[in-house]
Amino acid sequence: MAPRTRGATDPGGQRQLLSAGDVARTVARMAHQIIEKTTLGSASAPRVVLLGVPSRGAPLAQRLATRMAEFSGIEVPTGAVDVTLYRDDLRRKPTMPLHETVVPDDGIDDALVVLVDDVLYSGRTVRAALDALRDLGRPRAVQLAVLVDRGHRELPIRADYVGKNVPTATDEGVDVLLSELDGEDGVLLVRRGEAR
Ligand SMILES: O=P(O)(O)OC[C@H]1O[C@H](OP(=O)(O)OP(=O)(O)O)[C@H](O)[C@@H]1O
Ligand SMILES: O=c1cc[nH]c(=O)[nH]1
Repeated sequence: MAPRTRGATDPGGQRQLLSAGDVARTVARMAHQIIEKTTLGSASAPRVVLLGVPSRGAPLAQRLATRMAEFSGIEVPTGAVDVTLYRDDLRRKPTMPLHETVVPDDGIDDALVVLVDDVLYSGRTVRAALDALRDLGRPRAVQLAVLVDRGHRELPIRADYVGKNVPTATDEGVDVLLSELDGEDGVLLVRRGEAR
């Protein structure tokens, strides 16, 4: 892929919001924030579990856990929660492939679950994730970490940890690229051509 300049819009209508280095720094900052807010490592800290929402929330959760282990010395269990069957638009969309749900060995009962996703938009994916969690156990509390909050919420949902707030128009999209799935890291603002 051609190199991109942050902030510049290319002829295809794409603008780089975060470079690979920015993504790494943002993930590191979020890891510090999660350690601080969950009081990880303190005597009274709850058991913290990171659960990523596929596709890109899952590798993001792994990256956060890696950083948190580096910064705190504590290994935080991670997993993934597939929300596909809990979506409220399931019947409106073409058939969607299922992703794996992976629950850490000790489960999520009484744990502080941090849901991790790449983009927060309408909030409907997070609502579906909360429904999916109900079938996995009863966490003590649930928090939300997103790499990008692009606004336009349709439900009363907010994130506890936000890598970057990006004001967007409804005919724009935010594409998060992660090397695990996309071969490179970055965040792009793209023109989708139609408002949803
Ligand atoms: O707040 P929302 O309006 O629900 O949008 C956010 C969701 O949209 C994207 O997922 P998408 O459904 O495109 O699937 P993907 O993760 O496989 O790209 C993104 O990864 C979030 O999960
Ligand atoms: O722009 C958007 C909206 C929802 N989900 C994304 O990944 N990007």
